[in-house]
Amino acid sequence: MPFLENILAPVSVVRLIGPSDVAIQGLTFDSRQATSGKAFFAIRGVQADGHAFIFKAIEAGCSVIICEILPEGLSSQVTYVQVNDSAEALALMAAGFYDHPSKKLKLVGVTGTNGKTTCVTLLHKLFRELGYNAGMLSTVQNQINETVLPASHTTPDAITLNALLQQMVEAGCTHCFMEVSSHALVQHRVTGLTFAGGIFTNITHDHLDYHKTFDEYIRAKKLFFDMLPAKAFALVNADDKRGAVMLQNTKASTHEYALRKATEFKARIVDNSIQGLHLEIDGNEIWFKLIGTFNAYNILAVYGAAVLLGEDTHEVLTVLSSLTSAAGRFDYVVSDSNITGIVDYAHTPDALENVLQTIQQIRTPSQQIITVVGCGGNRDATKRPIMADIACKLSDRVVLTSDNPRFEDPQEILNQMQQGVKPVDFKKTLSIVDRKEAIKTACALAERGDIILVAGKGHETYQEVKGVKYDFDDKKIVKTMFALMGK
Ligand SMILES: CC(=O)N[C@H]1[C@@H](OP(=O)(O)OP(=O)(O)OC[C@H]2O[C@@H](n3ccc(=O)[nH]c3=O)[C@H](O)[C@@H]2O)O[C@H](CO)[C@@H](O)[C@@H]1O[C@H](C)C(=O)N[C@@H](C)C(=O)N[C@H](CCC(=O)O)C(=O)O
Ligand SMILES: Nc1ncnc2c1ncn2[C@@H]1O[C@H](COP(=O)(O)OP(=O)(O)OP(=O)(O)O)[C@@H](O)[C@H]1O
Ligand SMILES: N[C@H](CCC[C@H](N)C(=O)O)C(=O)O
Ligand SMILES: [Mg+2]
Repeated sequence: MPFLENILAPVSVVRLIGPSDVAIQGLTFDSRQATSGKAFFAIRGVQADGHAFIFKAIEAGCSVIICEILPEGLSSQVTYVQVNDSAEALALMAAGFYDHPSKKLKLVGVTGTNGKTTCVTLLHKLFRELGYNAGMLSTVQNQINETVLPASHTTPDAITLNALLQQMVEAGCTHCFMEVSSHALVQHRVTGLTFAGGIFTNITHDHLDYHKTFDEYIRAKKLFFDMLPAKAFALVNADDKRGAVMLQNTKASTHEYALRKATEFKARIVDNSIQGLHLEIDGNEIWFKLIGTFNAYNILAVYGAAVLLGEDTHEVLTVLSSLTSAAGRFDYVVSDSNITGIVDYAHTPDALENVLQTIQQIRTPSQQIITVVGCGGNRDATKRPIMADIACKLSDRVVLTSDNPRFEDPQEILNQMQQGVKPVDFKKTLSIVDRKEAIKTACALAERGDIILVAGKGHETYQEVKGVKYDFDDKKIVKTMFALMGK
């Protein structure tokens, strides 16, 4: 059990009141989790200010308080550490508390608007196949070798994160592949970690509810490359115009991948069909099971990272060619009457456009595309009309519906989506609030050979309404509807 003075060193302390040789039994930033002997971090959040809960934390037995503003009426039983940024202090001290597990692994982070889960899942599967013990932290799930642990965030909070990395070290893992979200970067969830490499996939419209402007969103992503150490690699998509921006101030060695530009890691698409991708990489022609141009980028990112981690190019390509994508990413079923139902986690304008363009490329002229799509509540509202417009532009029929309404009125979200539907597309568009009914309608509309895309929820097995998660699984519903309708 570490003492406060052992883990305080990297933190710039404004004022220390009380002894520093106190044993710390645990860390928490939530007074509801506070117990005897823990250190409580008062963090200013979006909904609340943790400083309001300092007294509750002390009542629950916390003996150390880390805060930005000292409370009135200090207790002589407690050590107070005043800092400039409690979230930063939390991350630095969490790394120390768990004895710096990120230094004992090759930790690779992936950031970008789309493709993070796909890349970390492929990297994890690849390194497992190559014989390594490896961990993964992703939106879908966390993994220590083959042991699956549930994930509540794309990037966990600094305490959970360091605890998971420590468990990976104890399980003998040599590598960990993790998603680094823009929220995590701004909130210091990954501060104090030692990365062996960082990957940038792309940056397009999302999360403007949180970051306010696109420039702020870019700045958040760039924080990741600015924090990489000199020994690490920074690998970016050079076809994205922000790829170069990410590399501007990094100390890490810089590397690029691309389909269009001439770069260190480069591929050419020979063929792109529902069977997969046929790529030429470094003079090798290879078939991959993954579908769509966007996955050619993901394959290149994973290939580049594996090579930069010292793996053999041929071995990497051989294993990669056998891998399938993460759950809920271009996940499809084909009915008895040859209707294809695709479930995909496209929940941003760019992802939706990419997945629909891929479907356009692989369909024959007689196959209709029927898209079912909604947008999440209490998240970026500006993407709603844009996503509806993209769905209409690239589909023959569209059923607008709900995603996770959370605490918003689902009809209001639908109204906002409808604002993006152009008059010319009114005839092809339906709006059905109930997602199950919407999927049922799409299945009823589908004729032999047609393609249904159910976008936005991918792997999710629930629908979140007013704080309650109800069972809901797009893929299961599509299958059930095909069976019920005898399609
Ligand atoms: C907007 C956002 O990111 N919020 C995250 C943030 O919470 P917050 O700042 O809103 O917390 P708050 O409710 O204002 O409370 C402030 C402080 O008071 C404390 N508190 C509060 C109440 C109380 O009784 N006692 C108490 O001590 C809280 O523990 C907190 O420390 O910090 C929390 C702890 O790390 C996160 O759980 C929480 O994620 C919320 C649930 C969330 O939905 N986040 C999403 C948007 C998110 O992070 N998404 C990204 C993925 C994005 C992508 O797709 O790229 C992710 O990495 O998952
Ligand atoms: N490289 C890519 N470029 C653009 N779109 C992509 C790319 N990879 C995947 N997509 C699309 O984005 C969707 C989400 O992919 P993925 O889950 O890998 O992204 P993510 O970055 O992890 O998303 P999140 O921010 O929700 O964690 C996929 O279902 C697909 O439609
Ligand atoms: N990681 C994404 C998840 C979006 C998934 C979508 N189904 C929704 O609920 O909006 C986010 O936090 O924006
Ligand atoms: Mg993800």
